[in-house]
Amino acid sequence: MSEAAPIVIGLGELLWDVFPDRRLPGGAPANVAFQAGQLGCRGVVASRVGTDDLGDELCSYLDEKGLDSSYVQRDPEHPTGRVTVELSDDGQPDFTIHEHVAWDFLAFEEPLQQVAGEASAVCFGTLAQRSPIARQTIHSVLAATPQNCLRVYDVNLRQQFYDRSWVEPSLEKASVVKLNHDEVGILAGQLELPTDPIGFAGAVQDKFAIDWVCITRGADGCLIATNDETVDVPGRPIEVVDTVGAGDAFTAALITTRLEGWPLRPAAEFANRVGGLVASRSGAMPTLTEELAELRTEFGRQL
Ligand SMILES: Nc1ncnc2c1ncn2[C@@H]1O[C@H](COP(=O)(O)OP(=O)(O)OP(=O)(O)O)[C@@H](O)[C@H]1O
Ligand SMILES: O=C(O)C(=O)C[C@H](O)[C@H](O)CO
Repeated sequence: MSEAAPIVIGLGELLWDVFPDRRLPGGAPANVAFQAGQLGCRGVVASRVGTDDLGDELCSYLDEKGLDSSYVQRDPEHPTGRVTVELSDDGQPDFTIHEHVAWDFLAFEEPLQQVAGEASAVCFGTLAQRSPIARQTIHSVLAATPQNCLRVYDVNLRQQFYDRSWVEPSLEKASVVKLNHDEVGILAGQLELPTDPIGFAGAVQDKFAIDWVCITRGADGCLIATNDETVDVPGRPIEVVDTVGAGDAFTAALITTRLEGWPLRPAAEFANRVGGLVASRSGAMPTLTEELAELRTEFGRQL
Protein backbone atom coordinates (compact mmCIF):
# COMPACT_ATOMS: atom_id res chain seq x y z
CA MET A 1 0.00 0.00 0.00
CA SER A 2 1.52 3.34 -1.02
CA GLU A 3 0.67 6.78 0.35
CA ALA A 4 -0.72 7.63 -3.11
CA ALA A 5 -3.19 4.72 -3.00
CA PRO A 6 -6.84 5.86 -2.93
CA ILE A 7 -8.28 6.21 0.55
CA VAL A 8 -11.24 3.93 1.30
CA ILE A 9 -12.85 4.67 4.67
CA GLY A 10 -14.88 2.02 6.50
CA LEU A 11 -17.03 4.14 8.77
CA GLY A 12 -18.88 2.69 11.75
CA GLU A 13 -18.41 -0.48 13.73
CA LEU A 14 -15.14 -2.26 14.50
CA LEU A 15 -15.77 -5.11 16.91
CA TRP A 16 -15.12 -8.71 17.86
CA ASP A 17 -17.17 -11.44 16.21
CA VAL A 18 -17.43 -13.97 19.03
CA PHE A 19 -17.83 -17.48 17.56
CA PRO A 20 -18.50 -20.52 19.78
CA ASP A 21 -14.81 -21.49 19.72
CA ARG A 22 -12.92 -18.22 19.22
CA ARG A 23 -13.25 -14.51 18.56
CA LEU A 24 -12.19 -12.77 15.35
CA PRO A 25 -12.10 -9.10 14.29
CA GLY A 26 -15.19 -7.86 12.47
CA GLY A 27 -17.70 -5.09 11.96
CA ALA A 28 -19.01 -4.63 8.44
CA PRO A 29 -17.46 -1.24 7.53
CA ALA A 30 -14.16 -2.22 9.15
CA ASN A 31 -14.19 -5.41 7.08
CA VAL A 32 -14.66 -3.33 3.92
CA ALA A 33 -11.68 -1.10 4.78
CA PHE A 34 -9.60 -4.16 5.64
CA GLN A 35 -10.35 -5.91 2.34
CA ALA A 36 -9.88 -2.68 0.36
CA GLY A 37 -6.44 -2.51 2.01
CA GLN A 38 -5.67 -6.05 0.87
CA LEU A 39 -6.76 -5.04 -2.63
CA GLY A 40 -4.22 -2.20 -2.79
CA CYS A 41 -6.17 0.82 -1.49
CA ARG A 42 -5.35 2.70 1.68
CA GLY A 43 -7.98 1.19 3.96
CA VAL A 44 -8.94 3.45 6.85
CA VAL A 45 -11.01 1.98 9.67
CA ALA A 46 -12.89 4.90 11.24
CA SER A 47 -14.42 3.58 14.43
CA ARG A 48 -14.22 3.67 18.20
CA VAL A 49 -13.22 0.97 20.69
CA GLY A 50 -12.82 0.94 24.47
CA THR A 51 -9.61 1.53 26.38
CA ASP A 52 -9.91 -2.14 27.41
CA ASP A 53 -7.72 -5.06 26.34
CA LEU A 54 -10.19 -5.99 23.59
CA GLY A 55 -9.73 -2.52 22.11
CA ASP A 56 -5.93 -2.78 22.33
CA GLU A 57 -6.06 -6.12 20.54
CA LEU A 58 -8.20 -4.79 17.70
CA CYS A 59 -5.83 -1.84 17.16
CA SER A 60 -2.82 -4.17 17.23
CA TYR A 61 -4.52 -6.46 14.71
CA LEU A 62 -5.06 -3.58 12.28
CA ASP A 63 -1.50 -2.33 12.75
CA GLU A 64 -0.07 -5.83 12.18
CA LYS A 65 -2.06 -6.10 8.97
CA GLY A 66 -0.71 -2.79 7.69
CA LEU A 67 -3.83 -0.69 8.34
CA ASP A 68 -3.46 2.57 10.14
CA SER A 69 -5.30 2.31 13.49
CA SER A 70 -4.98 6.03 14.20
CA TYR A 71 -8.57 6.67 13.09
CA VAL A 72 -9.85 4.23 15.71
CA GLN A 73 -10.91 6.41 18.63
CA ARG A 74 -10.49 5.14 22.21
CA ASP A 75 -13.39 5.49 24.62
CA PRO A 76 -12.66 5.28 28.34
CA GLU A 77 -16.36 4.99 29.26
CA HIS A 78 -17.71 2.33 26.91
CA PRO A 79 -16.45 -1.15 26.14
CA THR A 80 -15.22 -2.48 22.82
CA GLY A 81 -18.08 -3.84 20.72
CA ARG A 82 -18.87 -7.54 20.51
CA VAL A 83 -21.22 -9.60 18.38
CA THR A 84 -22.08 -13.19 19.29
CA VAL A 85 -22.08 -15.27 16.11
CA GLU A 86 -23.79 -18.63 15.81
CA LEU A 87 -23.37 -20.58 12.60
CA SER A 88 -25.87 -22.87 10.91
CA ASP A 89 -24.63 -26.18 9.43
CA ASP A 90 -24.12 -24.46 6.08
CA GLY A 91 -22.06 -21.60 7.53
CA GLN A 92 -24.77 -18.91 7.64
CA PRO A 93 -24.37 -16.59 10.63
CA ASP A 94 -26.92 -15.52 13.19
CA PHE A 95 -25.75 -12.37 15.00
CA THR A 96 -26.54 -11.10 18.50
CA ILE A 97 -25.23 -7.56 18.61
CA HIS A 98 -24.37 -6.12 22.03
CA GLU A 99 -25.46 -2.55 22.81
CA HIS A 100 -24.02 0.63 24.39
CA VAL A 101 -20.52 -0.06 23.13
CA ALA A 102 -17.74 2.29 22.09
CA TRP A 103 -18.64 2.53 18.38
CA ASP A 104 -22.08 3.87 19.35
CA PHE A 105 -20.17 6.99 20.43
CA LEU A 106 -18.07 7.52 17.30
CA ALA A 107 -17.28 11.26 17.27
CA PHE A 108 -16.55 13.68 14.42
CA GLU A 109 -13.04 14.44 15.67
CA GLU A 110 -10.36 16.35 13.79
CA PRO A 111 -8.41 13.37 12.31
CA LEU A 112 -11.64 11.93 10.94
CA GLN A 113 -12.71 15.29 9.50
CA GLN A 114 -9.37 15.59 7.76
CA VAL A 115 -9.27 12.09 6.23
CA ALA A 116 -12.90 12.46 5.09
CA GLY A 117 -11.79 15.37 2.90
CA GLU A 118 -9.22 13.13 1.17
CA ALA A 119 -11.35 10.02 0.66
CA SER A 120 -11.92 8.36 -2.71
CA ALA A 121 -14.61 6.15 -1.17
CA VAL A 122 -16.42 5.89 2.13
CA CYS A 123 -18.50 2.89 3.11
CA PHE A 124 -21.14 3.12 5.82
CA GLY A 125 -24.09 1.03 6.94
CA THR A 126 -27.23 1.11 9.05
CA LEU A 127 -26.18 -0.58 12.29
CA ALA A 128 -23.87 2.19 13.51
CA GLN A 129 -26.74 4.63 13.01
CA ARG A 130 -28.65 3.08 15.92
CA SER A 131 -27.12 5.73 18.20
CA PRO A 132 -27.81 9.41 17.46
CA ILE A 133 -24.15 10.30 18.13
CA ALA A 134 -22.64 7.86 15.64
CA ARG A 135 -25.45 8.60 13.19
CA GLN A 136 -24.66 12.30 13.26
CA THR A 137 -20.94 11.54 12.83
CA ILE A 138 -21.62 9.34 9.80
CA HIS A 139 -23.63 12.09 8.13
CA SER A 140 -21.00 14.72 9.01
CA VAL A 141 -18.30 12.55 7.44
CA LEU A 142 -20.38 12.05 4.30
CA ALA A 143 -20.87 15.81 4.04
CA ALA A 144 -17.10 16.36 4.40
CA THR A 145 -16.11 14.01 1.55
CA PRO A 146 -15.06 15.41 -1.83
CA GLN A 147 -17.80 15.71 -4.43
CA ASN A 148 -16.49 12.80 -6.54
CA CYS A 149 -16.00 10.48 -3.56
CA LEU A 150 -17.93 7.20 -3.84
CA ARG A 151 -20.43 7.17 -0.98
CA VAL A 152 -21.24 3.51 -0.55
CA TYR A 153 -24.21 2.52 1.60
CA ASP A 154 -23.76 -1.16 2.50
CA VAL A 155 -27.23 -1.49 3.99
CA ASN A 156 -26.70 -4.45 6.40
CA LEU A 157 -30.01 -4.52 8.28
CA ARG A 158 -29.33 -6.23 11.62
CA GLN A 159 -31.86 -7.39 14.23
CA GLN A 160 -34.11 -4.48 15.24
CA PHE A 161 -31.36 -1.93 14.54
CA TYR A 162 -32.86 -0.15 11.55
CA ASP A 163 -35.51 2.38 10.96
CA ARG A 164 -36.95 3.97 7.87
CA SER A 165 -35.91 7.37 9.23
CA TRP A 166 -32.24 6.30 9.10
CA VAL A 167 -32.45 4.36 5.84
CA GLU A 168 -33.97 7.09 3.66
CA PRO A 169 -31.42 9.83 4.49
CA SER A 170 -28.67 7.26 3.92
CA LEU A 171 -30.02 6.44 0.46
CA GLU A 172 -30.28 10.16 -0.24
CA LYS A 173 -26.58 10.68 0.56
CA ALA A 174 -25.27 7.54 -1.20
CA SER A 175 -23.98 7.17 -4.75
CA VAL A 176 -23.70 3.36 -4.53
CA VAL A 177 -25.96 1.05 -2.55
CA LYS A 178 -25.23 -2.59 -1.79
CA LEU A 179 -27.72 -4.95 -0.17
CA ASN A 180 -28.60 -8.63 -0.18
CA HIS A 181 -31.76 -10.20 -1.54
CA ASP A 182 -33.42 -10.43 1.91
CA GLU A 183 -32.80 -6.73 2.45
CA VAL A 184 -34.41 -5.97 -0.93
CA GLY A 185 -37.60 -7.56 0.43
CA ILE A 186 -37.48 -5.55 3.67
CA LEU A 187 -36.70 -2.19 2.05
CA ALA A 188 -39.20 -2.74 -0.75
CA GLY A 189 -41.86 -3.15 1.96
CA GLN A 190 -40.69 -0.18 4.03
CA LEU A 191 -40.27 2.22 1.13
CA GLU A 192 -43.12 0.91 -1.02
CA LEU A 193 -40.87 -0.08 -3.92
CA PRO A 194 -41.11 -3.04 -6.35
CA THR A 195 -39.95 -6.35 -4.86
CA ASP A 196 -38.38 -7.84 -8.00
CA PRO A 197 -34.65 -7.02 -8.06
CA ILE A 198 -34.58 -5.19 -11.40
CA GLY A 199 -37.69 -3.15 -10.59
CA PHE A 200 -36.32 -2.41 -7.11
CA ALA A 201 -32.94 -1.30 -8.48
CA GLY A 202 -34.54 0.99 -11.06
CA ALA A 203 -36.88 2.54 -8.49
CA VAL A 204 -34.01 3.16 -6.04
CA GLN A 205 -31.94 4.76 -8.79
CA ASP A 206 -34.79 7.06 -9.77
CA LYS A 207 -35.99 7.97 -6.30
CA PHE A 208 -32.61 8.51 -4.66
CA ALA A 209 -30.26 9.40 -7.55
CA ILE A 210 -28.08 6.36 -6.91
CA ASP A 211 -25.61 5.42 -9.70
CA TRP A 212 -25.10 1.76 -8.82
CA VAL A 213 -27.45 -0.66 -7.06
CA CYS A 214 -25.71 -3.93 -6.17
CA ILE A 215 -27.77 -6.88 -4.94
CA THR A 216 -25.93 -9.95 -3.64
CA ARG A 217 -27.53 -13.40 -3.47
CA GLY A 218 -25.06 -15.55 -1.53
CA ALA A 219 -24.23 -18.70 -3.54
CA ASP A 220 -26.28 -17.32 -6.45
CA GLY A 221 -23.99 -14.40 -7.19
CA CYS A 222 -25.18 -10.84 -7.76
CA LEU A 223 -27.06 -8.35 -9.86
CA ILE A 224 -25.68 -4.86 -10.43
CA ALA A 225 -27.64 -2.07 -12.09
CA THR A 226 -25.88 1.14 -13.12
CA ASN A 227 -27.28 4.09 -15.04
CA ASP A 228 -26.01 2.50 -18.27
CA GLU A 229 -26.29 -1.26 -17.89
CA THR A 230 -27.37 -4.18 -15.74
CA VAL A 231 -25.35 -7.34 -15.18
CA ASP A 232 -26.49 -10.55 -13.55
CA VAL A 233 -23.58 -12.78 -12.58
CA PRO A 234 -24.11 -16.33 -11.28
CA GLY A 235 -22.31 -17.57 -8.19
CA ARG A 236 -19.30 -19.82 -8.35
CA PRO A 237 -19.40 -22.94 -6.17
CA ILE A 238 -17.07 -22.86 -3.20
CA GLU A 239 -16.69 -24.79 0.01
CA VAL A 240 -18.21 -22.54 2.66
CA VAL A 241 -16.56 -22.25 6.08
CA ASP A 242 -18.67 -19.29 7.16
CA THR A 243 -20.17 -16.48 5.12
CA VAL A 244 -19.41 -13.80 7.75
CA GLY A 245 -17.95 -10.79 5.94
CA ALA A 246 -18.51 -12.20 2.42
CA GLY A 247 -20.75 -9.28 1.54
CA ASP A 248 -18.23 -6.80 2.94
CA ALA A 249 -15.45 -8.33 0.85
CA PHE A 250 -17.74 -8.13 -2.19
CA THR A 251 -18.27 -4.42 -1.45
CA ALA A 252 -14.53 -3.77 -1.08
CA ALA A 253 -13.83 -5.47 -4.41
CA LEU A 254 -16.55 -3.48 -6.09
CA ILE A 255 -15.17 -0.22 -4.73
CA THR A 256 -11.62 -1.07 -5.78
CA THR A 257 -12.57 -2.09 -9.31
CA ARG A 258 -14.73 1.00 -9.72
CA LEU A 259 -11.89 3.25 -8.57
CA GLU A 260 -9.67 1.45 -11.10
CA GLY A 261 -12.25 1.91 -13.88
CA TRP A 262 -12.94 -1.77 -14.66
CA PRO A 263 -15.86 -2.56 -16.99
CA LEU A 264 -18.94 -3.63 -15.05
CA ARG A 265 -19.12 -7.37 -15.85
CA PRO A 266 -15.56 -8.31 -14.87
CA ALA A 267 -15.91 -6.05 -11.82
CA ALA A 268 -19.03 -7.98 -10.75
CA GLU A 269 -17.35 -11.33 -11.44
CA PHE A 270 -14.28 -10.29 -9.48
CA ALA A 271 -16.40 -9.07 -6.55
CA ASN A 272 -18.24 -12.43 -6.54
CA ARG A 273 -14.94 -14.28 -6.40
CA VAL A 274 -13.61 -12.10 -3.57
CA GLY A 275 -16.85 -12.60 -1.62
CA GLY A 276 -16.58 -16.34 -2.22
CA LEU A 277 -12.96 -16.37 -1.04
CA VAL A 278 -13.96 -14.83 2.29
CA ALA A 279 -16.89 -17.27 2.63
CA SER A 280 -14.39 -20.10 2.22
CA ARG A 281 -12.37 -18.86 5.23
CA SER A 282 -13.11 -18.41 8.89
CA GLY A 283 -14.22 -14.95 9.99
CA ALA A 284 -14.52 -11.61 8.22
CA MET A 285 -10.90 -10.46 7.99
CA PRO A 286 -8.87 -13.43 6.74
CA THR A 287 -5.47 -12.66 5.26
CA LEU A 288 -5.78 -13.27 1.53
CA THR A 289 -2.86 -11.38 0.04
CA GLU A 290 -1.64 -14.21 -2.21
CA GLU A 291 -5.09 -15.36 -3.29
CA LEU A 292 -6.12 -11.82 -4.20
CA ALA A 293 -2.91 -11.24 -6.15
CA GLU A 294 -3.60 -14.46 -8.12
CA LEU A 295 -7.17 -13.40 -8.75
CA ARG A 296 -6.03 -10.02 -10.00
CA THR A 297 -3.61 -11.73 -12.38
CA GLU A 298 -6.40 -13.99 -13.64
CA PHE A 299 -8.72 -11.03 -14.22
CA GLY A 300 -5.92 -8.86 -15.58
CA ARG A 301 -5.70 -11.24 -18.51
CA GLN A 302 -9.37 -10.67 -19.34
CA LEU A 303 -9.42 -6.89 -19.12
N1 LIG B 1 -22.18 -19.89 -0.46
C1 LIG B 1 -21.54 -19.09 -1.33
N2 LIG B 1 -21.01 -19.61 -2.45
C2 LIG B 1 -20.37 -18.82 -3.35
N3 LIG B 1 -20.22 -17.49 -3.19
C3 LIG B 1 -20.74 -16.92 -2.10
C4 LIG B 1 -21.42 -17.69 -1.09
N4 LIG B 1 -21.83 -16.84 -0.12
C5 LIG B 1 -21.43 -15.63 -0.49
N5 LIG B 1 -20.77 -15.66 -1.67
C6 LIG B 1 -20.23 -14.51 -2.43
O1 LIG B 1 -20.21 -13.38 -1.57
C7 LIG B 1 -21.16 -12.39 -2.04
C8 LIG B 1 -21.86 -11.75 -0.86
O2 LIG B 1 -22.56 -12.73 -0.15
P1 LIG B 1 -23.96 -12.46 0.55
O3 LIG B 1 -25.01 -12.27 -0.48
O4 LIG B 1 -24.12 -13.56 1.54
O5 LIG B 1 -23.70 -11.06 1.25
P2 LIG B 1 -24.31 -10.40 2.54
O6 LIG B 1 -25.57 -11.10 2.93
O7 LIG B 1 -24.35 -8.97 2.30
O8 LIG B 1 -23.16 -10.74 3.58
P3 LIG B 1 -22.73 -10.03 4.96
O9 LIG B 1 -23.12 -11.02 5.99
O10 LIG B 1 -21.28 -9.87 4.84
O11 LIG B 1 -23.46 -8.74 5.06
C9 LIG B 1 -22.11 -13.13 -2.98
O12 LIG B 1 -22.65 -12.26 -3.94
C10 LIG B 1 -21.17 -14.17 -3.58
O13 LIG B 1 -20.42 -13.60 -4.61
O1 LIG C 1 -21.18 -4.96 11.51
C1 LIG C 1 -22.11 -5.74 11.29
O2 LIG C 1 -23.05 -5.46 10.54
C2 LIG C 1 -22.13 -7.02 11.97
O3 LIG C 1 -23.15 -7.68 12.04
C3 LIG C 1 -20.84 -7.53 12.41
C4 LIG C 1 -20.63 -8.87 11.87
O4 LIG C 1 -20.38 -9.59 13.00
C5 LIG C 1 -19.61 -9.07 10.79
O5 LIG C 1 -18.29 -8.79 11.13
C6 LIG C 1 -19.94 -8.31 9.55
O6 LIG C 1 -20.80 -8.91 8.68
